[in-house]
Amino acid sequence: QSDQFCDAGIGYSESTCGISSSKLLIKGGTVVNAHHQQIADVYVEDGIIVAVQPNIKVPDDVTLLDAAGKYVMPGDENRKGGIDPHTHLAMEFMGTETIDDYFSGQAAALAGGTTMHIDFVIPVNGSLVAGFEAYKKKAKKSCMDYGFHMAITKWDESVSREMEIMVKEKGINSFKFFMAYKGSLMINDELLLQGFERCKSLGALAMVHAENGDAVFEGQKRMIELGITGPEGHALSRPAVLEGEATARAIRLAKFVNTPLYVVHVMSIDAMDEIAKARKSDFLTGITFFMLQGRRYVMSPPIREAGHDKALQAALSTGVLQLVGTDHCVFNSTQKAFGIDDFRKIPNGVNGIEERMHLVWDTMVESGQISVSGYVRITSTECARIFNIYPRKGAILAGSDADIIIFNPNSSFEISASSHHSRTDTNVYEGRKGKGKVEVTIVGGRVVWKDDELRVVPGSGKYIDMPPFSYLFNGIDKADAMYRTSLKAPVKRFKSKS
Ligand SMILES: NC(=O)NCCC(=O)O
Ligand SMILES: [Zn+2]
Ligand SMILES: [Zn+2]
Repeated sequence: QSDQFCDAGIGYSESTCGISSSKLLIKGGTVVNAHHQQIADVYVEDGIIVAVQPNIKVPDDVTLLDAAGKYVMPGDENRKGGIDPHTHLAMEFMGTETIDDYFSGQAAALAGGTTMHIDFVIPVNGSLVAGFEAYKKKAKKSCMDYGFHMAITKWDESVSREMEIMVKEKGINSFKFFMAYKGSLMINDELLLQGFERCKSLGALAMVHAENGDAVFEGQKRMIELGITGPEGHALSRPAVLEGEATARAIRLAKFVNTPLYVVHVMSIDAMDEIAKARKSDFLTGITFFMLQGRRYVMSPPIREAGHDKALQAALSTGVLQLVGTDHCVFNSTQKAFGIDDFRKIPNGVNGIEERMHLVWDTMVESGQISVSGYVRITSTECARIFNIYPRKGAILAGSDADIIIFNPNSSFEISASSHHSRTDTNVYEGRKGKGKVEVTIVGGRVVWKDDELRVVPGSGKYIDMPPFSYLFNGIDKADAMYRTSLKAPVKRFKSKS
């Protein structure tokens, strides 16, 4: 491994770089998977978990990590650690570019116990292939594994063809459709339908940013006419009802096509209620949750008033919502100030990649809303299953990649821009304290976070291919066949009578 490439440029000194051992024994921790937990040792060789069992005997040259009294959990969805299914690193958006790139954003992730993320590729000049190549280039400095979703921002024959290339040749199995951001990323219902059909035929998951973009545009005009130009205009211009409307519409269109749907960043009771209704008859969703006001907090859909947060947490604990992503999409105060006189120009997005594992623990596990196994499920395993990389990732099992965190439930965390690892100069969770702490992060068998020190190596992260036709597609063929039969049945009866 190329430890000498450790990037001193963003505050990680050469001296902290890459102490790697090819053999590791994590001793005596409680090993947690989504459906099972046991006190056991975890033995790692050359980046792979070799054994998970009590009292493993190893030779002297093995590095020991004591995990007694602590949890040993998957780091990412595919491997073993947290997986963040929703990030935007080095993304050009709203006239600027997110301040965290594939190195700083991933370094922050590792310090917070996330060991894999899935980022959104934005097409270049309408080309998916060009977008993919551009993002592969950006990701060359990766220090942890990553995958891609692809955004679909227009529709024609070449987009349809390129979707196939993405799925069959480039390891992408999900496409995001923006129902908001009128005039830039937004698409209409016709495109949404065509896109859903194409996703279905390719076995790829359709994802939606669900807000009614036309109505948001009107809402923004309304605010400006009323003289409301400050950041409070952002949430006021795009109320929860517009999120509910678009969520309901996307769900119904996906149902019409009979293809699975993933609703990203669910921010309101309105959207969650639609999902809950739909899930009674099947389908799935994703979630990102946050709260608060002010320029730094501007994201879309907006952070809602009190009440939505608790309802979303309850939905997460009962399985209505299935996983937690961050939508990490950060801009510094100078970039946020582009909208100082007009909230419509504030680049949309907030941080979360480093904070997710701690916040979800404190909010969901410490409060008793979810079990420790449930925590692994919503931060790791469910993501691996949905994006079809389980059990290669998302569980601590012999044969899996060694992406592991050691989590101390008796320690504590405090969030501050002065100590976080993102390049942004503010943190939407500033001052937030809670119980639990990611003490060690291991990625590919390397200890990259320990004693509050990062030892990250640019270029060590790998692109993870995600194959199509995840479990979500099971039974779709049968349902389609039954539907066709049901359509033909009355015709036959009619013919036999005549
Ligand atoms: N969410 C947000 O405000 N920014 C990132 C782009 C998106 O996911 O819509
Ligand atoms: Zn979005
Ligand atoms: Zn996003």
